[in-house]
Amino acid sequence: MRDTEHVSEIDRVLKGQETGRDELVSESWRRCVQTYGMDPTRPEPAHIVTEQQLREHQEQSERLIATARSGLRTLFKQVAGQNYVLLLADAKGICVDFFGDPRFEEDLRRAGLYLGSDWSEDLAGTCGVGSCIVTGEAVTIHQGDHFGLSHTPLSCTSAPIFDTGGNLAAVLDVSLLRSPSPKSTQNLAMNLVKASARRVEMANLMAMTRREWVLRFSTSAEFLEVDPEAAVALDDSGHITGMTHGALECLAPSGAAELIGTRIDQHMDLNIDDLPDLMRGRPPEERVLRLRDGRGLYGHAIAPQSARVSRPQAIGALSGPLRNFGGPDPALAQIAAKVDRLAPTQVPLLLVGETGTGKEYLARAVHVLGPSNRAFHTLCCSALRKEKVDGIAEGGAGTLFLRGIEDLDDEGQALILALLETRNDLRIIASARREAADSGTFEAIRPELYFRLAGSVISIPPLRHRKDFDWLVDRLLRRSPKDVRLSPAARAELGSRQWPGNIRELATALEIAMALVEGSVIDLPDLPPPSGSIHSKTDPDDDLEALLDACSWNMSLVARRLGVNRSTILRRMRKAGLSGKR
Ligand SMILES: Nc1ncnc2c1ncn2[C@@H]1O[C@H](COP(=O)(O)OP(=O)(O)OP(=O)(O)O)[C@@H](O)[C@H]1O
Repeated sequence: MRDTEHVSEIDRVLKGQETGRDELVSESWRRCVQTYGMDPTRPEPAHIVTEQQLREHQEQSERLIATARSGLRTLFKQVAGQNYVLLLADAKGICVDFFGDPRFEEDLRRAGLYLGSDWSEDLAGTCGVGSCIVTGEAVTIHQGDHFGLSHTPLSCTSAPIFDTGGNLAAVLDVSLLRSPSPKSTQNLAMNLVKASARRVEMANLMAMTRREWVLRFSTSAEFLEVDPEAAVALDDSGHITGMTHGALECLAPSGAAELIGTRIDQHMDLNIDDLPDLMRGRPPEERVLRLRDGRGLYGHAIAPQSARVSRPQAIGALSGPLRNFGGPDPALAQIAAKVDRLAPTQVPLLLVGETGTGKEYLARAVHVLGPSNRAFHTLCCSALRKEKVDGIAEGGAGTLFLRGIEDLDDEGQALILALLETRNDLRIIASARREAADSGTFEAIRPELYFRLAGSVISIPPLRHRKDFDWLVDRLLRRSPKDVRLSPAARAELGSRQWPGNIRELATALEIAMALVEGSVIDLPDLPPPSGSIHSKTDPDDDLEALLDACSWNMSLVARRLGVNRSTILRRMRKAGLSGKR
């Protein structure tokens, strides 16, 4: 474009005529003339601040520059060989870090693509960094989009970097001294620079909020852990204390601008106690977040780092994935505290409990508490295949979960022993069903294997013995996108059932009820019928004391749970030498 054409186009834009320029550019031109008093015909040399001023700007942005540097280096590699120059400017537009080809140093310096150059719009006119700062948006200012004639050969693509409070902190820019004519040639540069800015914000948020929960989001399960779109930091009460800029788009796309200080449950069906469920222990596709406007996102929670080393006793005070292992029940709290202490060790754990009591859930929690980025391998002992064991033998270090060791036959035992001989970098967690442990099935397991699996044996109580039944019900109800409650009658009915399938059966029953309920209150007709007992125990008195304990020695409740009448309970109590209320 010739200089006279450029100046006359600016003139026409100022007179309100349509010239085909992007509106963002036309607006910036108007600001340059009407607000900053600039003249496009007057050549503006590059503005470079003094060394002392540059040092001051660098110090102010030190932390962010340190975080952004590795992102900048990666981006530079991505555009290597294409003559791009990379700039990091602070919020005032001063270039505080720079990557460029040293062969073109003199040209770059003359063009202002250099450390210390000032690209604020009121000084440099319409330009990538300056317009990005004014609009807060990613922009490409391509050739004749620039206001000043000295800049019109350049093509600059810039994206804003926001700090954790949502304030513009810096601008990442890729520029070319010479570029092809169509602006669309810079679309790829735009995508790269936006993605880099997003990653710098993410790294900055992680570095600044180590003592808080961080919840990351993605619209795709595959990218959730490797390249999430946005994140927020949350304090103990679930208030948002920090964010990446993308969180606004994810949580408030219609422009309800303020996220900081709001509670996460205002935006989605989630509260702080649910975060441990969104940690790495569960597959990403199961970690769905329901937003208040009905949209779904995948979520990945990262526990506060300092809290992991503390050893609190009360279950509610435990951090990370164990926090939701149980509610108000001293027996569960004791288990969680023990597991919390054993988690950082290599002691093999044997989790014993009836089906559906949460053995695998607990194993995954232990895995998440261990070193990050490790595999969770599962071997189902009842259908053990050599190829599967071989796959694990060749796989990465991590946790090996052996489900149902009572089902191991001789061949399976030999395979596992051989695996354990060759791999000492696997944390072993095994599970066994309660009935198997009681009936002495373990005796069929060779001692040299049994003692390698049963370092610490942890017994998980069946649901009917748990005192936190209501807590668990509420927790499972919260998994639904619907806002539903239980009527008192439905809650009492569920509380009186025996639940041979334990938490798994309860979760399914609630899922059915949530699907069937028409309004927001689940009542008796919405509940599926009880499944009946699948283990007819040979001696029901075995469990009686624990069951009485769980029901606060209310004999009618115990009778309902066992499906017998109250006099049967009294008779059994006498037989077992149990009497009166404790
Ligand atoms: N504390 C909990 N909070 C919410 N859901 C839970 C909890 N514990 C277990 N569950 C859910 O209950 C179901 C059964 O849990 P899990 O698979 O861990 O049981 P299990 O004891 O390993 O069963 P099995 O012996 O039959 O393999 C799962 O859907 C799990 O997500």
